[in-house]
Amino acid sequence: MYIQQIARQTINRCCFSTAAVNEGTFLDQVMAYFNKAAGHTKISQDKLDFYKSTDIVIKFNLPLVRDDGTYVCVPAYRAQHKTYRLPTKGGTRLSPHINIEEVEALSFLMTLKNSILDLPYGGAKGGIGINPRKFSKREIETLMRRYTLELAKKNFIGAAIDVPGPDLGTGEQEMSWMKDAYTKFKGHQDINSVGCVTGKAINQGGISGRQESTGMGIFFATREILNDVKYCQSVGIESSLRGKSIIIQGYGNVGSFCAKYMYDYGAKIIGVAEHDGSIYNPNGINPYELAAHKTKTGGVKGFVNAQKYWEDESAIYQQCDIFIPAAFEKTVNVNNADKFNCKIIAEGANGPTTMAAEDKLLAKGVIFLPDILLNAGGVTVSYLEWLKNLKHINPGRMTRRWEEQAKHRILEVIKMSTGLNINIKDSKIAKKMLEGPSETDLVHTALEQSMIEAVKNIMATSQEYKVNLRLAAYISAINKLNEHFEISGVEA
Ligand SMILES: NC(=O)C1=CN([C@@H]2O[C@H](COP(=O)(O)OP(=O)(O)OC[C@H]3O[C@@H](n4cnc5c(N)ncnc54)[C@H](OP(=O)(O)O)[C@@H]3O)[C@@H](O)[C@H]2O)C=CC1
Ligand SMILES: O=C(O)CCC(=O)C(=O)O
Repeated sequence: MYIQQIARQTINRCCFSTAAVNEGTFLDQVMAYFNKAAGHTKISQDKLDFYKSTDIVIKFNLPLVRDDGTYVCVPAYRAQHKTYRLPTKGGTRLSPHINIEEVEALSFLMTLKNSILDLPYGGAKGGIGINPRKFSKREIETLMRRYTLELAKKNFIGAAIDVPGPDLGTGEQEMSWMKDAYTKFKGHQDINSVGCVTGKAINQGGISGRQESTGMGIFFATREILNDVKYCQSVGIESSLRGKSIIIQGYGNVGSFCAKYMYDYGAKIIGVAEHDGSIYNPNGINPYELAAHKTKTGGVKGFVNAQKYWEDESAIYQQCDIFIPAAFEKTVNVNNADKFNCKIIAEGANGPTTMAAEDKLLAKGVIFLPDILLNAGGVTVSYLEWLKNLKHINPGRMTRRWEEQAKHRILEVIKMSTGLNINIKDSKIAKKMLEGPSETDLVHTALEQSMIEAVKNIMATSQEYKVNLRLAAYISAINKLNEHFEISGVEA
């Protein structure tokens, strides 16, 4: 068929940055974490090798006529790491650094992440090899539509096959173009065609709450871990997220929402690094003002409420309680590990820490909150969006009015039996109490519950195996994969 399956051995091994060359590729890093964690389980090597391997990865080229009339050929990728649960699920990125090994590594992380959150998906990841800042809106739309068409022709996309979501460099607009291209191509044959991607705009079948979900999930998970007083004592950090100073790298979707929720809760954002430099203010940066500044100017440079501005990433090395990498992989690597001055690294990005850097920082007592747990809120809400699309109805639409009426009836019974005269009209709290849940209410509370449960499970695994949270997250995911295949078998 059209599918071009590429053996890993033939891959041109390309690294993300020179800083990371000595440490192998991103895929090598993910494998290394997996192997280290697997060493704590009793699973045989042959099975582990199977769990590690990528089922399918494709690369193809997208032709584009640029706005100036020149022709270019843009590389595009999709990896489906494990197809044991269908559909496969994971983001779509626009990045000049993307290559086969990167999408393999990221799809591997998705298998583990989906497993930790008990989402019924195998892992996938893909994208297009461009720097979106150097392409016009028309050019990006053309590429997104052609990418979708090529995936559809190869049977690589669909609500039951593989469901891309947003990732680095993509958001509601790109996901909406993908949905539109797919439904125009296949909608007449596929009643669930709108569920072919998640992260769409709400008027295109998206769900309220997906946009903020990854940042919000990082907030919920970090808050829960830091509320565990016993855990914090055992690793030598002060409990509670309130009052903690925070530095963030990457003020895009993940970084900016995470900053807002942490700030609203009482943490202090003191530094932010972006593509155009980094800013610092020990007295605190208002994340809402910074988001408005970035929307207006495209970066952090010129933000008036900063005490310091550097042309490079210097802010990320300043002293703080929590550093949140929320841009790309290998931010914390063996070459710069010694420069970090934080107590906790809360991984918003996928794969931001290399193993050699982690070893150095663990020796100094730095605590890592691992990516596959922390940033899983995005795919969790994507799951809710996918369910909404399959059900063809907004969450709460059938029940909201009924719930409101039921609450009013209960209130009437309370009033009658107690003689209490509760005046609902004048009380905001009472009015809210009697409302049925909106879609946003349902999504936010489902996300909070999912993140709390995932944190509890990983904390319990960490205690059981006497390992740190990263190893616990990997062990938990590996054990779940193993339990699945023990029952299902692996052959056709
Ligand atoms: N979106 C999601 O739902 C999820 C994302 N993730 C991960 O989170 C990370 C960020 O993704 P997301 O927020 O969606 O991506 P975005 O593209 O929305 O944000 C990335 C941000 O990083 C900025 N950036 C670019 N270069 C640098 C640099 N050298 N230093 C600092 N910042 C820089 C970008 O600036 P500019 O745009 O101006 O180039 C952008 O603001 C990725 O690792 C992704 O895989 C993980 C789970 C889910
Ligand atoms: O929602 C999705 O499917 C994308 C999630 C993702 O790419 C990630 O968690 O890294």
